[in-house]
Amino acid sequence: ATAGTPNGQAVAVEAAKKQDNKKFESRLDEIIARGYIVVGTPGDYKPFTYLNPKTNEFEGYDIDAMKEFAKSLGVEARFVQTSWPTMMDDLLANKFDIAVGGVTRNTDRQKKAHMGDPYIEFGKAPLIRAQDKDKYKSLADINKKEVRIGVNPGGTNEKFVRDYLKNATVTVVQNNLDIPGLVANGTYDVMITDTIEAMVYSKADSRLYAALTDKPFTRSEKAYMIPRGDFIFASYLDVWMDEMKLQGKFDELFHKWVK
Ligand SMILES: O=C(O)C(=O)C[C@]1(C(=O)O)C=C[C@@H](O)C=C1
Repeated sequence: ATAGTPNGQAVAVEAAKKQDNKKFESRLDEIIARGYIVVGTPGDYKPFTYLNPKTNEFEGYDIDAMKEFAKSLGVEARFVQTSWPTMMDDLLANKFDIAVGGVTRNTDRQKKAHMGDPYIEFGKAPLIRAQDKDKYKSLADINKKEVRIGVNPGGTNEKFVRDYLKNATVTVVQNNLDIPGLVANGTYDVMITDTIEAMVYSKADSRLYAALTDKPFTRSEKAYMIPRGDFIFASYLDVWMDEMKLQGKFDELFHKWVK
């Protein structure tokens, strides 16, 4: 059938309807209509995101926050795994609606996506062995050839190490969750990471010490990341976050996962 014949028209209407179904004014409406939100997270960064191998479920501060976000939308939260090197591409390829898991809010990311309002502040600091407490007290103490650093690829830890610790011996460790243990057992001397993570690991393992957490090398904030150009979805995220803050829900999450 050609266009103009009854059959041709029916085909065109069907096609238009299909397109109509797919076209929402905002991702916000699309998520509500589909009944679930897809959350992308690496699952390798405690206390924000952790894929528990025993249960095969994601856990953590940002996982709980996203369950609250989904609840506010009246939808289910579905979590999918991404990685630090691929997180941005995966978000831009529409593999999920939002990226979470201790994601640093910065201008690099804001050039390609939209970083929501911040919810927690931190800095980059060294996680070292407790016995080396007096050895590493400054960046200069770490920026030496004999200092072995294990670093997660693709995130701001690696960027910091590449920019400021050019003299140190740097090894990229594919599984971020392995690095604290490799510092504790002497394979590496230093993990450069976020103060929050360093504190969580030093509390869990007496062989480890979170150095310089009171005067970290950098200061940044964490935020949730969504595709750019969707003002309606971005505003919703901001309003939800304000409510979470005012209701003390982020404080509760801090006490549950960090303190
Ligand atoms: O990329 C970021 O924004 C992060 O803060 C994530 C990042 C990293 O920098 O590699 C931070 C700490 C964790 O140890 C793992 C991932």
